[in-house]
Amino acid sequence: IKKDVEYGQYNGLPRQDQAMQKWRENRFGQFIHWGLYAIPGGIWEGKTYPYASEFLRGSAKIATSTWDSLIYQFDIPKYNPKEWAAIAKNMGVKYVTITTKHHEGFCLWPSEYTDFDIENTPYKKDLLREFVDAYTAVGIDVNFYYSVLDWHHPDWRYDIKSDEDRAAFERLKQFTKNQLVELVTRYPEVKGLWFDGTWDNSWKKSGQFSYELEKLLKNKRPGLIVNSRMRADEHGSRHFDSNGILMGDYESGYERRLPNPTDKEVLTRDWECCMTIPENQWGYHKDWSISHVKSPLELIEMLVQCTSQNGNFLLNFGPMGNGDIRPEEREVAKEIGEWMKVNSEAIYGCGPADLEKQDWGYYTYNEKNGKVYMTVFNNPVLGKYKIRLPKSHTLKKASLITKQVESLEIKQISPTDYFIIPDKINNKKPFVIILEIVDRASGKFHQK
Ligand SMILES: C[C@@H]1N[C@@H](c2cn(-c3ccccc3)nn2)[C@H](O)[C@@H]1O
Repeated sequence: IKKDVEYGQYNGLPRQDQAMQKWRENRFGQFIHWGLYAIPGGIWEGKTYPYASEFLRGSAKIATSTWDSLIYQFDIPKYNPKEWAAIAKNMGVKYVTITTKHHEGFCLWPSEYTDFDIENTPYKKDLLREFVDAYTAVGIDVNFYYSVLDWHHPDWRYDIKSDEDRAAFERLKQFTKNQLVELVTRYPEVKGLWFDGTWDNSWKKSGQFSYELEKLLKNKRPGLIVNSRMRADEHGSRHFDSNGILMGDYESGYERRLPNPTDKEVLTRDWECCMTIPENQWGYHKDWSISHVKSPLELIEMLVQCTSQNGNFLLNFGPMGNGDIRPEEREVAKEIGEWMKVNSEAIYGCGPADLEKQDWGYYTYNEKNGKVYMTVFNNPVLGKYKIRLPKSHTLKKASLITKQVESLEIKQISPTDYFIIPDKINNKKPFVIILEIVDRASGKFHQK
């Protein structure tokens, strides 16, 4: 039965406007976590803390005043947003999401509403403006991450248990609204807002406020895209309202995890997975030896899986306290970029193919050209790749994305099953085969 929800979802999803289509076609984005936490980089008074570096303040039980004085060390001599943008461009990302303010409350832009911002660092300049200009110049869409949770702000409350709490949190909400209006006004290039730090009861009790804030921001910036994590409805239900309808414009619950590769439920909506290269470090951590560090191949497989299930993949980078990009991240960007140079046709503008998943890898599909892409991660011992189609479909052609003029050998082995028999299998890297599948009933290419 439908519950009475006044402050739940109000956009018709999935959005099909130009801005959202571009967001969807982008598929691959770069996340950037940069703030004061990048200065200590997970190490405090000579002790390495293995937890996420952006939580060092709590992990090392550092007094807020001590932590906040890191602002005087934020001189970022190596900050070079043009180089950052070039690295991102070469990696093959189409969008970027940067932390304008993380839980620590430090703002990368000169905010009218706080002194705890870039203006009061030795750097002084509007770092965010330089960043937006550099990424926009190379054609990468810019989105802003914003943490509602703000450890620095005196009016932050985890819950509302008294009139004093209520009065303080009202001030915090006004501050939040002011900062967000400031961000979408000062930087009109911004395409989307990525809200975080919205799990506490205080915010879960602010459903009407977050509903009206989403409407206000979308009025100020037509086409603006917000993640589901922004909202709670008036019953405290987050991401999905109390009637189970997704809030915001895409689902953003996949943090450091992906759906099951055969999960069909996620195909019904837009969603994004955000992912760290180490096991769990968003901000810069000096010592990456303390956990598993994902290889470019692991990360490419995640990108392809997300695309195959109608999701975007947002890969995180944590710039160093001095503004440089660490060598390990440069290497990851380079190797992913080399793969994307050859195979990005299977990613950009692609989505699910609605074909039965096989062990060799993932299908993606581009409805504009009707092509189905198979990205192979697992070479079968059989030496042949199995394809299963609906009875009314025929596999007309298979060719390597790198040699589209040559057809690979196809053998139909049943009304629905085919083998693709490559002349040799010695691939050390994931590779893409393009399929041309005709639906005999319509005579057209396979339609999803
Ligand atoms: C996108 C990611 N979300 C932030 C985060 C994660 N968490 C968290 C806190 C407790 C348990 C699990 C996750 N709190 N904040 C991380 O710091 C990063 O910004």
